[in-house]
Amino acid sequence: MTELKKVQGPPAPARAPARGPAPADGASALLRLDDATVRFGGRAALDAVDLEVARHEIVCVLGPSGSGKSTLLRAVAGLQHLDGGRISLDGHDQRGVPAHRRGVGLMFQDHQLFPQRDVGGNVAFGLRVRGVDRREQAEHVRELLALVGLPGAERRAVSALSGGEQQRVALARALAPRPRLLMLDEPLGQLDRSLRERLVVELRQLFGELGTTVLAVTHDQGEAFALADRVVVMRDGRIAQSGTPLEVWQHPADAFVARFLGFDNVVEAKVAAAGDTADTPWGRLRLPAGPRQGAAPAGGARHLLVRPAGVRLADPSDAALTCTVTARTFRGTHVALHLRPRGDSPGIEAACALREAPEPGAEVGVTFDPAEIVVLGGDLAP
Ligand SMILES: Nc1ncnc2c1ncn2[C@@H]1O[C@H](COP(=O)(O)OP(=O)(O)OP(=O)(O)O)[C@@H](O)[C@H]1O
Repeated sequence: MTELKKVQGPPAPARAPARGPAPADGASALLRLDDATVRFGGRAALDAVDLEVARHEIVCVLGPSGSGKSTLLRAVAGLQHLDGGRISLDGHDQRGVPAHRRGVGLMFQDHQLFPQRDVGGNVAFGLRVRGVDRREQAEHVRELLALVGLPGAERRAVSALSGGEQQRVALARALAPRPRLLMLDEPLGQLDRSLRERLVVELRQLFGELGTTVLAVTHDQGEAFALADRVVVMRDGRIAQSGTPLEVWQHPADAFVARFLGFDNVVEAKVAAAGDTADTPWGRLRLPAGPRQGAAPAGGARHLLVRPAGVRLADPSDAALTCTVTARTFRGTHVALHLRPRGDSPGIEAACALREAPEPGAEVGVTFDPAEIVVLGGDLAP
């Protein structure tokens, strides 16, 4: 999947959303968390979280280490007791329902395949536990292995499989009991990048075909944006933002989310009462007409995000701001330029076409494209 950190635009979805983002509503929500709270010691790992996942929706939970992603999954799976609030599946409160009765499938990052069983034995595990008869088991395993791209692999030893193949077996095993909700914890975490990029596309297609409802946790933005109908960004046990990948990418809720997505050009600014300009450490910038201002008032102290693609290079004599190029980083489709303004204002990242990228040490003028500026919500102390 695309390396999202410091790229210019939103990543293309793995395929056009077949089912649409389907924002959850009470009626169609398969999973619903109300005020869900988990505390360890005095600290809330899950802090009054409200979340809905609609039937057939793929929701990816993103967030830095320790933000509560795994705790959220474990609580839904019934592996973690709630200290407050409620989790409902299909409208039924899950309080007191043990993990194996919740009808959810779990797939962890390290696969946890049974090394002593062959591929077929691993995939059939959940069916055997449920007492499905042998012929039906074999038929179902055959179908699932074909589905995950490993037709005829029943008798292979799991130890002889590559990481990507083991991943597919783990997926087939999680899908076998036809869980109403499939939960993935860092599903592709240990695989190398090119394999992850391929698998994430396949996963999305597969879930689309099966109509699987998915709640996945990852710390990899690229994975989440490529897989999800909806992305949920967590911070300190709370939901910082929830939206389609495009919404979150285009309008990060606040400075925390913007920085988490890899945007470096986030500065404090004073937005004019008219909302048309903002005073920043880089000078007065024009704002886009009718910017999305979130819930906060248009004017006043705010954070601004300037996308690297909106930082334009100019002749130093034609621009109010002059910078020195301190570094160039090749990003495949473009070059990320690191610019140091004169004085002590913060550095700026610019995205520049490969052929036009000036050398480190060059002096350049800088202007800003209002269309690439976002006035962020949230307070000024992220
Ligand atoms: N069993 C536990 N006992 C005590 N504290 C815990 C326990 N499990 C999690 N925590 C704490 O709860 C917070 C959230 O942890 P959690 O594992 O849910 O985060 P995460 O977002 O999944 O992190 P990572 O990306 O590193 O897996 C962390 O501060 C963690 O230290």
